[in-house]
Formats: sequence, C-alpha cells, structure tokens
Amino acid sequence: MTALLRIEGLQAGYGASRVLHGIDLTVGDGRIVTLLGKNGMGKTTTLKSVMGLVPKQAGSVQFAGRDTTRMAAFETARLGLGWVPEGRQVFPTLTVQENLLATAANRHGAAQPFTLQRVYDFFPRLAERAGNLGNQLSGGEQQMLAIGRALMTNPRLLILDEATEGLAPLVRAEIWRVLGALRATGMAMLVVDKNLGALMELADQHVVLEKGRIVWQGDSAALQADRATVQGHLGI
Ligand SMILES: Nc1ncnc2c1ncn2[C@@H]1O[C@H](COP(=O)(O)OP(=O)(O)OP(=O)(O)O)[C@@H](O)[C@H]1O
Repeated sequence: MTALLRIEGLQAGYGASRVLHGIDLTVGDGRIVTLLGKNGMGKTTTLKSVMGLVPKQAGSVQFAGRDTTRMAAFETARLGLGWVPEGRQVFPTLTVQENLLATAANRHGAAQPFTLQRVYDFFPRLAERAGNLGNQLSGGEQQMLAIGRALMTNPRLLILDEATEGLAPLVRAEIWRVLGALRATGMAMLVVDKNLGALMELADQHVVLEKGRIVWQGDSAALQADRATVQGHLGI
C-alpha cells in the first residue's frame, strides 16, 4: 500500500497553546480513515494542520510524495487535498453551478475528472438546484455543494469535517450514499464524523483522539469487537 498521506509526530495548536501532542497517521491510496473523538479533542485541528490552516509546532506531513509540513493551504489544495470544511461555507451569492465552476481544476490529469455533469450525477439534487443561489439552499443541499466543490478540484484525498452534522436522517443517508459511491471510484478520504455505524461501513481504518493523542486505532472489524471501549472514548 502506498502512503498517500503520512503524518508523523504532529504537534499543533493555537499560539502558545498545544492541542495535538504527537499524532501519527497514514492514509493509503484509495483508503478511507476516520478521526473519532469527543468535542474538543483535536480532530478539526488535525485536519486544519494537515491542510496548512493551523501551524505545525513539530512533526512532519508528507502528501503525494511531497513534504507538505510547511506548505500553506493554497499549496496543499493545489497538490490535491480537497477540503470540505465544517459549516459548509459555500459562496452565498453565487449559484450552485457557479459555486462548482469556481473551484474546477484538473491539475493532476485525473483520467476520469469530475465535471459539472459528473458531480450532478453523484448529487441529482444539485442538478435540480443548479440555478439557485448558495443562500437559497437547505443545509443538506449546502453540504452536498461543499462536497461537490471539493470534488471539482479533482482531489487525491478528500478531507471531510462533520459532513453530516445537523442534517435530517434522509439527507444524511444521501451523503453517506455518495461517499460510498466515491469510495467505489477509489477516492481516498480522511473523515471526521460522529456516526459510528455509517463510518464502520464506509471506512477501512479508525483513529480515536483524546486530548490531542491517539488512544485507539484499528479497522472496522476491530472496532466492532472493541465497540464498548471506543464508545466509551466517544462518550456515547
Ligand atoms: N481558533 C482557535 N483558537 C484557540 N483554540 C482553539 C481554536 N480552535 C480550536 N481550539 C481549541 O483546540 C481544542 C481542539 O479543538 P478541535 O476543534 O480540534 O476539536 P474537535 O475534536 O474537532 O472537536 P469539535 O467536534 O468540537 O470540532 C479545543 O480545546 C478548542 O477549544
């Protein structure tokens, strides 16, 4: 398995405060890894630090064969990190179609690149809403658009932060369906979410954080076998 993303000894935080105390994590080509943990344990900080949005205090990150430890977010995005931030953050005054076209790129010569049509095939709801403004969309539609925008960059690794949070069950199911379909295309993902059942079906490997340290990791079978322990860490 080739490592697409390799995080070693990552320490990061905000100003003088340290949130991550040495994270080691690998995502292989076409693999899906989850980051689990209660609120405030450092999941978002890990994702942001990998993107280059939060400075690293120690450790290293390699992505797609490059040392990205000191890269800014625009550089890691160009290299193929597709960021789907918490809270969606679509352009409110652009239409769905304009939002999607705003990020379109195929820098790495993907053989089957994401186009408007391909994103609409994954999310038929976005096709129906193509002419609506970002601020006219429901929360679920905004989330679909946020994922669609990341896909339009033709990423090598999709990074999803709480993509199903606060959504109605049917909309959540739609997001999980699309992530499953993306998995079938070989898309690698690093996913933060709280829905253990869906994550166990989707992902290969799970990593549990507590206070900025990894306290458990394993594949879905190991998680199933050790579910009580993991749920204890997650407070559920
Ligand atoms: N911009 C910031 N400035 C200062 N401290 C921050 C900032 N963002 C997060 N923190 C702190 O860093 C710690 C980890 O937060 P982080 O958002 O990474 O947690 P999380 O595991 O993703 O939880 P959540 O599910 O609540 O997002 C928390 O103690 C939080 O208060």
